[in-house]
Amino acid sequence: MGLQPRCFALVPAAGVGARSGAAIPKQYVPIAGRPMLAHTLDALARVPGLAGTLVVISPEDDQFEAAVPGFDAAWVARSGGATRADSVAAGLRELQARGAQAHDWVLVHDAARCLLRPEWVSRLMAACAEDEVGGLLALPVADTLKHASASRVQATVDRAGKWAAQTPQMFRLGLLQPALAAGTEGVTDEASAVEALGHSPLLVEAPMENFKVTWPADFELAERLLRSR
Ligand SMILES: Nc1ccn([C@@H]2O[C@H](COP(=O)(O)OP(=O)(O)OP(=O)(O)O)[C@@H](O)[C@H]2O)c(=O)n1
Ligand SMILES: C[C@](O)(CO)[C@H](O)COP(=O)(O)O
Repeated sequence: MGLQPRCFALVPAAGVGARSGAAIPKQYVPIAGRPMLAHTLDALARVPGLAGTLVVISPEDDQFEAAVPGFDAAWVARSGGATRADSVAAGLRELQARGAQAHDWVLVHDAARCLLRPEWVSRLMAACAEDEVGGLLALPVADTLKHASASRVQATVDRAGKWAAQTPQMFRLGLLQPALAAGTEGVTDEASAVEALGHSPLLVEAPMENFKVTWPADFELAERLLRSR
């Protein structure tokens, strides 16, 4: 076992993209001439210091090879689960089977955040390298927040101290694996699983541009931004 921790990226890409309104899983929808997932993996490939990037896809996926031709098949796991947390947990098991150690870092990054820039990832890696817990990219909330029911405001929520979580989220394998094993009910990101164990992940500010393509209109915005680069 090497003493120097390595850093692996893990990309959950086993979702169906129900909210996107697309006819195919959103990670394969072409944006600026290439499937969304290809942009995401390109950005990660340009991050200095990553030991490898594992993509977790659905066992039924028949589009990955055509979407990302030439991607090393050794780094593809066909073990995606019913929820994002299940897919991430499956990816962690695959990384472990490929030799990742408890002290190694894992950066989990949504396939759907295809606007990622390598320098944001490097900033997160530098900020977390000596941290006891790990952390995530996030953006302080700028808007006034409303709690609603049936499209009518029930209350205005104090936005002070509130951040919108993004990815990558970076934790050691030896912390993230037991955190997810403790239960994935209601766990929508890695940080919340780690928080449930009593830890306080580090927030590293990132731009709004690192948004998650979720709704139909997001594709056009992502296309404009990618073409403007
Ligand atoms: N069972 C799942 C669900 C989601 N994801 C991945 O987790 C990331 C963030 O999830 P989200 O944006 O919610 O994607 P979907 O679940 O596909 O979208 P929706 O909730 O609209 O169906 C995506 O890259 C998605 O492919 C996954 O690997 N396995
Ligand atoms: C991980 C995440 O992108 C942080 O904002 C988000 O929680 C994923 O949520 P989703 O419901 O799977 O889109």
